[in-house]
Amino acid sequence: MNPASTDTANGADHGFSAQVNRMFDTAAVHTDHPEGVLHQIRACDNIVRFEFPVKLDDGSIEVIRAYRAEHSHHKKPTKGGIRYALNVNVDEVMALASLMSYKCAIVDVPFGGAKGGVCIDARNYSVHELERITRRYTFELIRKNFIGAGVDVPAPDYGTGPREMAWIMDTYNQMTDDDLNGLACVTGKPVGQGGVRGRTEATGRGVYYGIREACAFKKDMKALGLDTGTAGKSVVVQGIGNVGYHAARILQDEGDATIVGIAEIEGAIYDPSGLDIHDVVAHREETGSILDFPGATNLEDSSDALELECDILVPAALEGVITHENAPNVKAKIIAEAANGPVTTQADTILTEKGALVIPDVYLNAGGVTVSYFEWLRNLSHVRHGRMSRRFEERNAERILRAVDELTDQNFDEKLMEDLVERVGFGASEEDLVNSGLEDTMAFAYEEIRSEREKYGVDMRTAAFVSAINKIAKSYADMGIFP
Ligand SMILES: NC(=O)c1ccc[n+]([C@@H]2O[C@H](COP(=O)([O-])OP(=O)(O)OC[C@H]3O[C@@H](n4cnc5c(N)ncnc54)[C@H](O)[C@@H]3O)[C@@H](O)[C@H]2O)c1
Repeated sequence: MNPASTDTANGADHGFSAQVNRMFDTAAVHTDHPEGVLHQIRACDNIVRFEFPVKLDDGSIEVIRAYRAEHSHHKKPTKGGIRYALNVNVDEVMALASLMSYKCAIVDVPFGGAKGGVCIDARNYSVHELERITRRYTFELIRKNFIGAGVDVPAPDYGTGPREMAWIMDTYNQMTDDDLNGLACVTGKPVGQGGVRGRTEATGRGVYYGIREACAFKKDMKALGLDTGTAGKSVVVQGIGNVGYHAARILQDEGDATIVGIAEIEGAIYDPSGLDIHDVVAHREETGSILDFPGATNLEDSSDALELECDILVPAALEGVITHENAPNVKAKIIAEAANGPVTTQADTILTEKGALVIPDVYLNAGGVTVSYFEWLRNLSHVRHGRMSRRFEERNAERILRAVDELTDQNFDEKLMEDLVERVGFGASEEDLVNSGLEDTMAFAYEEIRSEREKYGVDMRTAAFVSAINKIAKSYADMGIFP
């Protein structure tokens, strides 16, 4: 069962969608949009549930259940990942699709929200079986008009990655006549198949930028009893898949933070003197487990890691892991929601009352969709981006230096030219461009949410929802309601 739906103290219904809607309602109080518009923003526009047969390697046939929800068509296409997990259900995809709509609005990415899910544990299938499942799922989406560059554009999520996105793209291109825009029917593809450099790590990198922004504010850090900056802060990460691994790696390598705890499906490890994320991943590859990492203490119950002593807790696995039961024991001062919905609404209240800073998912993991937007734009425009040659960079630098020379008394020389090439970053790689676009986006959105928080005296999540609601409501105000 979806753990988020089990947080039912006081007999209340706390399904994942109900929780997201409650967050929405809490924020809507601080806006003045007509009730009907608020209702339309909250509603899930379109959803399909289907089942299809797949032939397994041993010749047997398994029937697989799958979903795709398009939450909001106020902007098209809709956009959102595809999750492969056993506990996928209609409530979960609707909740995740709605979070995508709000997320896109927060970072000003002009998409509506969507989400897909296939009820499988990907670890139980061979690569050939996964390919057949992915292709058949895509075929069903095509038949139901739930995929296309201007319609609905999937991306990776829990249990899927660039490999699955390439299969989706290929199936779409084999089955449709959309020759011009076929590449843009899905994002998160391998770089050789129309993907952009930096997309794989984009969500984790965005998580780092978001945490860095939060840690930069003196007043907020003082209230938490912490110094500003990420350097030296102790971090516990739950889940070192795509999002968690890259977030941990960049927090360690670029943010100089110390990873003291790591939780995975097989258990957790703790070392207050620091765990090198690269070494832990190498150890897991070699032994099949993060447990028994040299110098670290094993925690047999993986969820105990959520209660470890640390400055920053990064839940990066699934929803509903911090509930009213364990929230009182969470010691972290900053809870950085890398996963979608890791903190239930009841737990959120407990953490906020304890004075912790919760950086909400709806902002913090928006790096993936931000860079997906760059990929989609690149696919539609059919532009190539590669690093410019060193000679080209030097010629550019030379031209600029000669111009500077003419305007000032400075003498043009080789050393100055080299400095300029390095500093200005001529011929910046695609990855540099992607990362700086992502960095700006995350910093700008944080500032926006923080100012809503100050304005209304609310927490960061409510402020993020206020920002999303206002932007989507403006869309409806501008375009009107059809017919
Ligand atoms: N991939 C993206 O670009 C993206 C974008 C936005 C949000 N997200 C969200 O981030 C979360 C993780 O997604 P991902 O793409 O990294 O998935 P992933 O499949 O790459 O990694 C998830 C990891 O969590 C681990 N895990 C599962 N249950 C666990 C548990 N109980 N304790 C500890 N570890 C556990 C898995 O073993 C796996 O290594 C999801 O909530 C997803 O919706 C992902």
